[in-house]
Amino acid sequence: MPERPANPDSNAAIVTRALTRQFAGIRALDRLDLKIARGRIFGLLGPNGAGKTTTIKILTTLLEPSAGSATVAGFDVAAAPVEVRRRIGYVPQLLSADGALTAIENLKLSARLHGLHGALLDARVKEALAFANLDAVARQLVRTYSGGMIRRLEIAQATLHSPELLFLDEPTLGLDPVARHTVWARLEQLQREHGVTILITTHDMEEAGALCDELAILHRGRLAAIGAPAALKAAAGSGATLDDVFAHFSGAALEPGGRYRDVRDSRRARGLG
Ligand SMILES: Nc1ncnc2c1ncn2[C@@H]1O[C@H](COP(=O)(O)OP(=O)(O)OP(=O)(O)O)[C@@H](O)[C@H]1O
Repeated sequence: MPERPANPDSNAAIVTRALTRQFAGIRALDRLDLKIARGRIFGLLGPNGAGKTTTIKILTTLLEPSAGSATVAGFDVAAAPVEVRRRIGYVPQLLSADGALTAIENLKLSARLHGLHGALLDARVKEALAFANLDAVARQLVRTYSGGMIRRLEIAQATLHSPELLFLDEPTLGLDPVARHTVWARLEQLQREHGVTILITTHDMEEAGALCDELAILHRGRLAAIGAPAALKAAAGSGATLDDVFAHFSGAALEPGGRYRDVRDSRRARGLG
């Protein structure tokens, strides 16, 4: 196992320095500086197009930065992507579980992709089913599951290899309130019992306030604000809500319209939403 490079930010799970991503004609991320302490649940907020998914894609090594740098679990995402990948789990915005397989089959597939095999694989899959509270339906096809059950399965799939960090892009999009709370409970359990650092993106201010220890608001690829939910609200003035904070720093009201529907439709289009 390679040594973690000596790092003045060794208590940080994620550090970005002037992180920048340029697409043709669009600067999706513009000199982002972030430091996220280990063991936190961190929320990345911002209006559509602010750069949240781009940030997650760079931190999970799916996309290269155009300039600047980022370390995850002490490893540089550009110089040591394999070391980063070993230490992270990722639950993307679109469905990652296969509806034509059972929960056990999905979990075994993910476990093999993470390099697990034999007795350890069987033990981890068993633990994962219990963690996701899916024991009773483990042999049913995932396409028969509710959205909340699928999300819990996807989180279990992404944590089979005991990652230090877990990234989730809009983990509760389209879920009903009960399902949302069960997903939050699973994430809090990972933080509490396993010390996992969790980074989520969300448009849901209730989720941001209830689940996250710290929040960053992005606006046009730049960091507009960062802090604990209570501190951000206090700085915005007495009686301010996170919606007020969001509207102030993102320069726009929440956009609960088309984009939510687009994503929900695209989840359904793949047969599982
Ligand atoms: N592959 C790509 N090619 C060109 N432009 C892109 C690409 N990916 C993202 N962008 C652009 O970069 C900007 C940031 O996109 P990103 O998906 O990171 O935003 P976001 O904050 O995640 O938005 P949303 O809340 O809608 O998911 C947007 O203007 C987007 O159109």
